[in-house]
Amino acid sequence: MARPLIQLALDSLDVNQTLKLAGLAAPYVDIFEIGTPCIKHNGVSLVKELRKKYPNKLILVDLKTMDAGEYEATPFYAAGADICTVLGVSGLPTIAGVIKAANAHNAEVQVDLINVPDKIACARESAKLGAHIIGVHTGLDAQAAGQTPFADLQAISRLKLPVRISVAGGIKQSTVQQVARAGANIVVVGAAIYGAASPADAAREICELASAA
Ligand SMILES: O=C([C@H](O)CO)[C@H](O)[C@H](O)COP(=O)(O)O
Repeated sequence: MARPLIQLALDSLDVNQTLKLAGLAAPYVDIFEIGTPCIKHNGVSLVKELRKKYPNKLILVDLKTMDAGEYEATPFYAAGADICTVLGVSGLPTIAGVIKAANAHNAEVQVDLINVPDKIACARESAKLGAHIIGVHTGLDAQAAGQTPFADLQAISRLKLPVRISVAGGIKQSTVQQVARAGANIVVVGAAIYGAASPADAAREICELASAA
């Protein structure tokens, strides 16, 4: 089994810190995620900057789009995003709009199941629409309230949909192998890398653990 891709969540608002962290972790991660707070603060110019600096990395822009799917996502794909996210709770017309924008740019869409009441139905419908990735996600606030993504990951993985599965929500060294074995194709890591004393060492450890899962 191929190791899951490692996605680094760049969640700082500060561009210099973001670029510094990206540089430190670059040898060990496959996808740079421009996190939602970061993209709201810095906008499309940061996508262009990262694209120029890292032509061979995948870039995910965590738009968490809620409405106007095609209109909102189009400039981010045009700027070089490989993947944009849309919220599952936005509804099928919005998801379809982002898929249309992605297809026009030969790129991909991730549907984020954060706070979706019926995650199974949403994942099935999104896959039917042509979404490429389903994101099982326990957000930062839900994590603070003690929630984890593990049970949802197992439930979505069991569906065997023709999509890749991404998992996010406090993943760290001690849980990366668990989520890889549970069927995650993409493992998102934020705080466990950017909050570490050595982000480069933490990214390397996570990459090595994922490879050995
Ligand atoms: O998507 C995220 C969150 O909603 C803020 O935008 C995080 O980037 C994601 O949860 C990964 O970060 P960690 O949970 O700290 O690993």
